[in-house]
Amino acid sequence: MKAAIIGGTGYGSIELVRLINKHPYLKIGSVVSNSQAGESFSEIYPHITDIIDQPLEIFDTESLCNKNDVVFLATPSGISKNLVPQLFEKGIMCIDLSGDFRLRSGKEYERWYKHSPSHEIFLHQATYGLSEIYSEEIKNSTLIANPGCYSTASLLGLLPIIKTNIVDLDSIIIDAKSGVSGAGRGLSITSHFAEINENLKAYKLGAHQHIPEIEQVLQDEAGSPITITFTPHLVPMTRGIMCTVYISLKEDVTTNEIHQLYSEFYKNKPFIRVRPEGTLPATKEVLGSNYCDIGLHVDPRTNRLTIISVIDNLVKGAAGQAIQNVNLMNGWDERTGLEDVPMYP
Ligand SMILES: NC(=O)C1=CN([C@@H]2O[C@H](COP(=O)(O)OP(=O)(O)OC[C@H]3O[C@@H](n4cnc5c(N)ncnc54)[C@H](OP(=O)(O)O)[C@@H]3O)[C@@H](O)[C@H]2O)C=CC1
Ligand SMILES: CC(=O)N[C@@H](CCC(=O)OP(=O)(O)O)C(=O)O
Repeated sequence: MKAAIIGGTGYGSIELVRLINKHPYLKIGSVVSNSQAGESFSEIYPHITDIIDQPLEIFDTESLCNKNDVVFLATPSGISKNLVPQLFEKGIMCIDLSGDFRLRSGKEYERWYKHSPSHEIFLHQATYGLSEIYSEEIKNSTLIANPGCYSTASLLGLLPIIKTNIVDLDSIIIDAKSGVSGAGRGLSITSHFAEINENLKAYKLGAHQHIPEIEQVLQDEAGSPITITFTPHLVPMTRGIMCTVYISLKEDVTTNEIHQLYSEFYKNKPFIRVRPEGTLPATKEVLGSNYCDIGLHVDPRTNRLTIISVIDNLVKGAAGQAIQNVNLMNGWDERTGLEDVPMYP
């Protein structure tokens, strides 16, 4: 099966290339670039020399759909909402890595992303691609809204406990940290070496675009309105996300009981590793892999549960989960092409 990538020179794209290159059923058909069409991909990214030597292409719906079976849109928000309708009409599978189709409400999209929304038909056609939770819906979909990176780590950490009645749903606080590749390849003052090296910054307090995405899924799963406190931070590392989630318990439960609940919830989910009681995951332990590792701790003094959830933002947080979704859409084993051991140290 041939795959096209749009947003060719970005970090999401180059991670898709790495993963597709070793996937047994996928081959790279086209890599589309808005800014560098006609140029050699391996001249822009010399690490793929002699591996992928093809020119970057201009966007052309007709030729893209003739040559490919699936398209990954790895463009900034506000772009894919204009491209998906033309691609969808041709019957090609679309996986959007941006936020354009994640929120069901166009009004909410406009409020948080500051762009006009996609047509409602497409917002309703899109399936939210959190692979572990919505695998059945994903199998029957041809348009996937791949989740945001912070949303993936936060939701995988929270969903098992949200479905019980032992937590105070008004008490959720997510303290999130991301490596700089989460901001993409574009140059900016915030990701400038001298600004981020040996520094730690919080940003977008109460205004981050993943807040409505996380709340939408939590509400769907809990069946009642939920508002969260979410604080993202930029940390001086290249890859990795850690979400430290705090939630108050309404009953006396032990770490051991919570651990059993999570282990049961994720027992058939190969990419979720619930860490043994007493151990906590670190970002380096999932580096380059599609794993989400989860550590759990109940503090009996405060009766609060702390959940530590880590992913590689470019793999489980973007390209890896996108491929996991294509595997599901095609009836392949969801692990296909994604069984890398994390890179350590
Ligand atoms: N980085 C991450 O960890 C994650 C990213 N995402 C999302 O995935 C998407 C891609 O992210 P990422 O690869 O990191 O971002 P980058 O900024 O690295 O790459 C995006 C690419 O899109 C293309 N592009 C930029 N502006 C336009 C435009 N106006 N019109 C058309 N194409 C444009 C450019 O490639 P070219 O000029 O070659 O076309 C650019 O390199 C984003 O929506 C991001 O929010 C989601 C989860 C995690
Ligand atoms: C470190 C960093 O800047 N991260 C990005 C997350 C990128 C992402 O997933 O955002 P989308 O919702 O647009 O897909 C941010 O906080 O905006």
